[in-house]
Amino acid sequence: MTPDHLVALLCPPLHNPRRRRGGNMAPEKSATVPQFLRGAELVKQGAEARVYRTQFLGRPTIVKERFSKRYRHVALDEKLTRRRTVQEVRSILRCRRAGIPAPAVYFVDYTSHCIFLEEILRSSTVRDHIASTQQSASCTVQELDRDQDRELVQEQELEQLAQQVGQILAKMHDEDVIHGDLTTSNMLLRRSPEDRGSDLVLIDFGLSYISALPEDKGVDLYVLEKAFLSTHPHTEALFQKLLKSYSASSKKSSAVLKKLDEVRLRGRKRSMVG
Ligand SMILES: Nc1ncnc2c1ncn2[C@@H]1O[C@H](COP(=O)(O)OP(=O)(O)OP(=O)(O)O)[C@@H](O)[C@H]1O
Repeated sequence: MTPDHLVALLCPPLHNPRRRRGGNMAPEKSATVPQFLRGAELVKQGAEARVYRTQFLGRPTIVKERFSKRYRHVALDEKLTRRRTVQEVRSILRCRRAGIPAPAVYFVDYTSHCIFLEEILRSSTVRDHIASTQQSASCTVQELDRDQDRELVQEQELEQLAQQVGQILAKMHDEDVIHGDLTTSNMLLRRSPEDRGSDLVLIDFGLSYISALPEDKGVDLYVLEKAFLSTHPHTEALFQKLLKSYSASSKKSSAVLKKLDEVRLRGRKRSMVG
């Protein structure tokens, strides 16, 4: 990001060019790309947001830009987009205050709905990590005894990871933060600089909110369970390890796990009825 980009960001024009005079539909997606993001590397184009990699005040930065939806009324769109941005920032800050690993928030621009986040370097998603571990384990299944040892080590590593996830989610729920979109893609595994270990960082709090209700926490875990088991086949035992660790780490786990059982039952009934 150049100084010109920073000026454009910090001193946006008084007239908001994103709003069409007289019209109430939001403008085209392409018209909304803020000037300061031109030249930034597009990491991901999602349905709700674009994620860019750039530099901000000399630091490696991820910018999450929530764009307008053309089909929504402009005022409603503005309100919803702003609310999601506020929620995401609020939950990240709440997590970080409680020592739950989430990227630092460097800057928020509510005009363009951009959140500037610390880029988690040397990281990969938990999804990719589990998938590659499972793949390498299955490749070696017909090989020698030493490969069986390796497989055991990999299994233990995955169990440790599941325990780590359980602990972090317990801590997050004890802070009454509901993530709203728990998947293994929304957890990053950051390797230490000397490659001596790794720690977990939670990302993508766009659907998060604050709630003390065991029901909301149970649903949060249910969303993760569904995503986990469908993304990573044959991991039922691993997911149980995650829940066990959640249960051991959270002060309020019994009510939450009871709700999780109820939500599962409701889910099963719904799929039986069709
Ligand atoms: N702080 C970060 N540091 C490093 N990479 C990040 C960071 N935030 C996001 N990413 C990368 O960008 C991808 C998309 O980010 P994120 O999940 O926040 O966006 P999204 O559009 O809301 O995604 P989804 O549509 O899956 O909900 C992540 O999977 C990750 O690879």
